[in-house]
Amino acid sequence: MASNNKELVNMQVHENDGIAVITICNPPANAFSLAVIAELKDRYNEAMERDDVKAIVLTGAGGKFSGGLDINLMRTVQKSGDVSMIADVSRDLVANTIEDGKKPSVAAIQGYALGGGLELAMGCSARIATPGAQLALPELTLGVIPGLGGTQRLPRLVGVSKAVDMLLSSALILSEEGNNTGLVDAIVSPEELIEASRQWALDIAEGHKSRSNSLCKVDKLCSLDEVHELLSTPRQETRNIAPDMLHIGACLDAIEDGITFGGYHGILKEQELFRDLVLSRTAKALVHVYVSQRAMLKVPGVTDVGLIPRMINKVAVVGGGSAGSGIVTALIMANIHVVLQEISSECLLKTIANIEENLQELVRKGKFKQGRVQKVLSMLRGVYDYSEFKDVDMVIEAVFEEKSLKQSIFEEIEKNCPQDCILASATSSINLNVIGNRTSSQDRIVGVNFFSPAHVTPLLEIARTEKASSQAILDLMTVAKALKKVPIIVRDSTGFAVNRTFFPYTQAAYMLADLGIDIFRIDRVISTFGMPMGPFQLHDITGYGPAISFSKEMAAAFPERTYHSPLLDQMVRNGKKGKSNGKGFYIYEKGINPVPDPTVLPIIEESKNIANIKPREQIISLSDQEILEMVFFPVVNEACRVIEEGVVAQSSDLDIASVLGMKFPSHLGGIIFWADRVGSKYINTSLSKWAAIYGNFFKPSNYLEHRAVKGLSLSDPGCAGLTPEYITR
Ligand SMILES: C[C@H](O)CC(=O)SCCNC(=O)CCNC(=O)[C@H](O)C(C)(C)COP(=O)(O)OP(=O)(O)OC[C@H]1O[C@@H](n2cnc3c(N)ncnc32)[C@H](O)[C@@H]1OP(=O)(O)O
Repeated sequence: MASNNKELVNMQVHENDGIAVITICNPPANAFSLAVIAELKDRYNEAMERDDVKAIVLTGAGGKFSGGLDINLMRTVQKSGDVSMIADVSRDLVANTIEDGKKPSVAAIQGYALGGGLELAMGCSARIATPGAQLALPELTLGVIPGLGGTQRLPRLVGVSKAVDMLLSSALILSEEGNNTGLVDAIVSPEELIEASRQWALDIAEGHKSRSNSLCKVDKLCSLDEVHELLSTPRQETRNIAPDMLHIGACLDAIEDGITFGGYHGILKEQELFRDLVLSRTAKALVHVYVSQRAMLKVPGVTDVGLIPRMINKVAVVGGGSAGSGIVTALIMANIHVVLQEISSECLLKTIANIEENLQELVRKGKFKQGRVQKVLSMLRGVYDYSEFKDVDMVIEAVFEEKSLKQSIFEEIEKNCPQDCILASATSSINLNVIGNRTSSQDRIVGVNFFSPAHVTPLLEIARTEKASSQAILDLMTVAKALKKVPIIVRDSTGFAVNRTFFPYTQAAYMLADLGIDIFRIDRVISTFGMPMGPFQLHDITGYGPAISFSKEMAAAFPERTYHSPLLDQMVRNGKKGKSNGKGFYIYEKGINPVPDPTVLPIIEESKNIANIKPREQIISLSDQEILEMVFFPVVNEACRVIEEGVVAQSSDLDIASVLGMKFPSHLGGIIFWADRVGSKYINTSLSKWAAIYGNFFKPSNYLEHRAVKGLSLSDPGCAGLTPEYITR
């Protein structure tokens, strides 16, 4: 066996069968950097030229095929604006060298083949995979389209309908499904993978199997009329739902173009569209979201000190209610045993009914299998005392926000749980040191903030005090992973990071209502911007009670900048509680979109009169843009304080938290990324102007003002944290 070892792409030529095995060795994901692409090209050229090579097997080292084009390379391209470095890989490497080269290639896939990784595999004459290997073209989640031929070869291998489905959803499929749909030619065990792929490659080279060229396949393509028909619905939906998401339309255009004018034409069209899209604002924002999300998983002193996470198999939850039932639903769905403590059988039955309803709703939406409902419910046990807490790995206290109640619960759980059990509170505002002050377990007391609905929202905020151990934080991060949630680690402080950053969001909306701006217009402006709903509808859904108590806590902590509108109190006084009692700002009926409820107009009028904040004799007239800015700039301002006080480790944590926890539009990159695009100077000037008219609620923070004056971005990591220069001013 002759071998040619290179650092990133390795080639071994097997003398007995003349098969060259080319292996990408670029851990952790075998992503394609420029160097990998260059070495791949070199190895291929060498294999094509060598007389002792009949065919090629392409594979990846470390049990993974490839995660695709290196996303850091995309970032480099975006920063430099120079797309030329990746411009011709599709035509040159995938089409001309691998697919049309004089010797056939077979892809041996293990682990995952994603994005460019799968595209490279589709350029091969056959794909052999191990059971459960993951296959996807997730490029749309990064604001681009596949750029190595994916829009052309996938429809030809699996059919247009399935390809559109896979591309638009970015969903991964397993190799078994790939085998049924035509994407994978055979499934073999990991031990047999290379051997079987070599045999397949040899069979093609010796004419025992036909050499297939994906780009030339037409048997799975439908007629042009059918293609138009198939693409018209997603095209229309894209226009209506996501006008800024040009990449979605571009993906459909590339597919259609290739079917109309042929695969080779399609490759060039795709390449051209990819080049433009990779530099688009949306791609920059979405790549930032990917990179920042990965960065959040690296916590200095926690994930880099060799600690081993403990398995959390059994969790006790104290208190049901809407938060507790969501938390229990999330835990049992992750196959974690739960002991749920309630104060009465009536409460317990109600909570269990809520949990069942949570699961059934997921079943109705096709996100959970009916067959699993009873199984996961059997992991839940209801209790009325602490007797079954003796072997739990973690307790989550989720009772209402009352300091002394929480303190006595922590006293009890310390007595009744194992000594290494994590003691977590789902408080939204009470200081963790205060909650735990009757215990001597400060090192294992942490805060956990699940975002409503807890079993759906993909963010888990973990708050640590200075005394919390790294092990406890690591264990909770592991729980987050089991729950399929992204953890954000924050410093314990009132409202933690996310609720605190967003508390001005609803307050600003209520202030605008008290100034006479139509609340339904405010909601419309905010949802047109990309939030799933406006602040008033949000309160209808989450309920007025939690909103009123949270606002009191924030007012107590930050009295100088809290706006207290009388509106929610007035709503409650008039018998309205939001969606829960069918009396909110909107009328909710099954199957139709909520419609504004005209009966709230007199209540809004009352609130305006009580608030009395409208400058005398003035009719306030605001453009939609001004409404948007008056709602979001105060959020940016509070985010600046959260960064300045070190509540989050880096500003991009708030980007991810805003996207995953508050559903801030991901294509805008998160709250700080968006603010930097708007510009610190403009935000500071606007807030100063409003502060002069409407008061301290809008007063710019030191951090914002400083950066505006210096012309700095809000996200510049070099300047994060307290800066003596302006603190001491
Ligand atoms: C031209 C083309 O059409 C364009 C493209 O190919 S764009 C790229 C498309 N590919 C993707 O979007 C895949 C992105 N990766 C992922 O979603 C996830 O990393 C994953 C699903 C592969 C698995 O994650 P995980 O289970 O943690 O896997 P693991 O095998 O341990 O490796 C993960 C590491 O590889 C990195 N990685 C994976 N794919 C990568 C890629 N394409 N570029 C850069 N880094 C990548 C991850 O960021 C992570 O590193 P980190 O921990 O430092 O952040």
